[in-house]
Amino acid sequence: MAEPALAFDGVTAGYGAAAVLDGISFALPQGQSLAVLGRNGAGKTTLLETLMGNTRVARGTIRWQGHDITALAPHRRARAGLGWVPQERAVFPSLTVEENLRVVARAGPWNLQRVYGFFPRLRERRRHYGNQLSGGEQQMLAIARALMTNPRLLLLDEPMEGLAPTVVEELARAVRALCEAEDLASIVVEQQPVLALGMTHQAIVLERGQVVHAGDSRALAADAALLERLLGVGLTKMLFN
Ligand SMILES: Nc1ncnc2c1ncn2[C@@H]1O[C@H](COP(=O)(O)OP(=O)(O)OP(=O)(O)O)[C@@H](O)[C@H]1O
Repeated sequence: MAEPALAFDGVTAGYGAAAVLDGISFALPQGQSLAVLGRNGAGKTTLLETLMGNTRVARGTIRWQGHDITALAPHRRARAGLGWVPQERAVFPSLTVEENLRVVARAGPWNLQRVYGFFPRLRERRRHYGNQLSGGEQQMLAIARALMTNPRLLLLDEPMEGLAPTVVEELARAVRALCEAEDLASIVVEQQPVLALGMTHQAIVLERGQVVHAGDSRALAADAALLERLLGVGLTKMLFN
């Protein structure tokens, strides 16, 4: 079988002496997208932090494109193609949209034209300053900036959080298209399971730092009883989404 893009094997990790992740294993095939789901405090953000090298790994290995990166320093992981869009958006307020994008650009398939293709609204706003953007536009810019660094794996931590429903729709369309991009793998941490499952190929559900479910996103989205059991997603929430 082909080497997965990313594989966690029995990873136990946390902050200081306390373990938050407890024996996490999963594999993400090349070019595919993964939803990381779980209730508050389940360890979703910690999983991303661990992938970026910001936690202490006590046991297990993390492999990226066939290389063991468990002990690699965070800046070297970024250089190896891991692109992180933090939960708090990191946009330069005194630069225009286009300057924000150009300043982080690295050579590769993602350039201004391709990024604007995914986010037409950013093309329209390209001369606006970072501090003149709405929350949704800032989030689009944060994702677009990560793309301009030409990552091979894009990590998105709750990209829709706190945004108005109309922007969520536009952003969700763009993220879904990114998740389909064959030259990019993506991991989406998202509080709204139905939304996340609708944009990804694979899903894992965490509970108290352990993987309690792993499988196809579409199959999980179609199984209301399982969703309810794993995440307490009631009918109201399903209808709302
Ligand atoms: N910097 C930190 N230092 C110590 N403990 C932390 C730190 N960050 C998170 N934790 C703890 O790790 C556990 C998992 O938190 P984490 O943020 O990974 O969960 P989450 O699933 O992303 O939650 P949420 O959906 O609420 O964002 C929690 O018990 C939290 O208190």
